[in-house]
This record gives sequence, structure tokens and C-alpha cells, in this order.
Amino acid sequence: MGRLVDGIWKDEWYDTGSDGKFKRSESQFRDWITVDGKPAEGRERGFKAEPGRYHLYVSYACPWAHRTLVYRKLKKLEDVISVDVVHHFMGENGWTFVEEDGATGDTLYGSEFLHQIYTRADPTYSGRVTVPVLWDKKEQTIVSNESSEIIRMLNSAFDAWGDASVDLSPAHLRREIDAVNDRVYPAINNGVYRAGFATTQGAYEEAFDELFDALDDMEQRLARSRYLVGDKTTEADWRLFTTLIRFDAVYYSHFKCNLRQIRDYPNLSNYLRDLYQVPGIASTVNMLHIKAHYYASHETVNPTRIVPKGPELDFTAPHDRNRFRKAA
Ligand SMILES: N[C@@H](CCC(=O)N[C@@H](CS)C(=O)NCC(=O)O)C(=O)O
Repeated sequence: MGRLVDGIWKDEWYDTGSDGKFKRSESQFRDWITVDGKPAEGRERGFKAEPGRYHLYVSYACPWAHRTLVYRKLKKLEDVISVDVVHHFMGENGWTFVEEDGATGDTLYGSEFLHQIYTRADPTYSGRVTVPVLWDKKEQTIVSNESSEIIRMLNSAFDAWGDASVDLSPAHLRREIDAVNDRVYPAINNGVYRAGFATTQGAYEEAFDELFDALDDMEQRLARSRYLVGDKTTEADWRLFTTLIRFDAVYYSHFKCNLRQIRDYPNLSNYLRDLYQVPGIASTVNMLHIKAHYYASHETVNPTRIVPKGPELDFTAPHDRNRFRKAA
């Protein structure tokens, strides 16, 4: 675990500061792929959507990278955007391209470490080296390392080649999707990290309380409708999904989010199975990478690096979400 400083790799753990709170850094590559290739508003560099031009570097372990795999699958972009998967262990060199357990290596450049992809884009980059990375093979640079923006690009920019009938953030629902995301991101998606990486009791408890308040809200929301917004899955669902699927196996114990497991919530647990059973989604979930990554990589949280064997989870079991009226 570390970061780049002026293009040089430094091995260091997150600094939580005197308040013990984990603060996620802002992603730095924030360009957009657009249909016409014109830069997005306020940006200088433009990137045109083209089949075969772009590449994703992801980890199966990472909930943010997982969003991009879900979109690539649902939008049928597998032949349009290629993918490499990093190794699940993130140690002193950060993410690596060791080829094991289904990690692909760097098929573009044969790099050893993900930080070499960042310095290939910017030799003087300073900051964290995170997944996902959306890479432009033509300009040999990073378009974006911000998953929330990458998924919005995948939702619409490649519709000439992907499945244009799938729209996961329709304009008429955008405001409500954003409102749900604004609740889910700080309290749940990032909330589990805020609990798990806290270094004071107070910071941990604050994150813990906010997390379970927000899960209670989602549980109630899902008592009224099959999905979080509207009558089809949307971005709001898939952003919650990648945290829920990791919760009982990892966040409950490793990050001490142990008031309840997802399987204790009738609506959330059925909803989670419903989403998991959407065709193609199961292939984006890799529990080996998820468990091995968190328990083995976060030495300050789990110094023995022992990966627990349990729990038994069966996301293929039947769910009751068909009780809501189907979308027309
Ligand atoms: N805001 C980023 C966050 C990505 C992120 O933090 N990824 C984690 C893995 S789950 C990572 O690569 N961390 C490495 C590090 O912080 O050094 C996004 O959503 O794309």
C-alpha cells in the first residue's frame, strides 16, 4: 500500500490524522469519453467513443472497480472495452500484475505494478494509485480513475456498439438516483471503509451508526418497491450492490460493521439475491479475490493476514422480489 510522489513510489499506509477519520482522496484523472470526442464541459482533453480503443484496469476485490464490470456486462460492452484484472493482494508495491487466481497481468504493456500505468500517463503524478482505471490505448493515457464518472460514460457513450436499450440513469429519474447515491455513498459505500479504517473509537462509532441508519432506510425503501428508484434496476441499485455483496463476508467482521449482517434484513437480503441473479452479474463477483484482498492486504487491521473460511453464502437461492409488479 502506498502512493506516488512526483512519479516515485512510496510505501505508506493511509494517514487518518489526529481525529482518527479515514478520508478518501479525490480522484485526479477526470476526463470524459463522449460520442463526438469533444471535451466535456470544463475539461480540455476530449476522448471519442470508439470500439477497441479503451481498456479498464480493475480489481475483482474492489467495490468501485466492480461498478465498472457490472456496467460493461449490462451494457454488453465486452467486445468494445477490454479489461485487465490486478492480483488480489495489495502490499508494499500497491496493486500488482502477478498472474494468479484469475488475475490477468497487464496485457497491454506487461507492467509489474499498476503504479507504472499511472506514471506512463503522467511521469510526475502524485497521489494514490487506485482501481478502476479507464485507459486510452490510442493516446496512451488515463481518461478517468473515478468510477462514478466511468459508469456514466459506459451508460451512454458507447451505445453505437453496446446495448442502447439499457439505460441505468434515465434523465427523468436522475434527480432521484442522485439523491439515493448521496445517502448511500457516504454512509454505506464509503461508510464501511470509514468504520474499518478509523483509528479512534469515536470515528469508528460515528461511521458505524451512520452505516446502520442508512441500511435501515434502504431496508424500508425496499419494502415498498423492488428496486431503489423506478421499476427497473438503475445506477442507484448497482452502486449499493457492490457493497452489499461484500458485506457479510468482509465488512461485517474485517471492518467491524457487526450490528447486523445483510442476511438479517429480509428486504436487503432478497434484493441482493435478485440483483445477483440478473443475467451476467454473477460472473462479475469473485469471492476469492474479495476475501483474500481485504483480509490479507490490510495489515494494520488484520496483522496475521488470516482469511476466514466462512461464512456460507448462497446468492443463487430463491428470492421473493417478484412479489412486486413487474416492469411493463
Ligand atoms: N473514488 C475512486 C476510489 C477508488 C478506490 O479507492 N479504489 C481502491 C480499491 S477498493 C484502491 O485502489 N485503493 C488503493 C489505494 O488507495 O492505495 C473511485 O470510485 O473510482
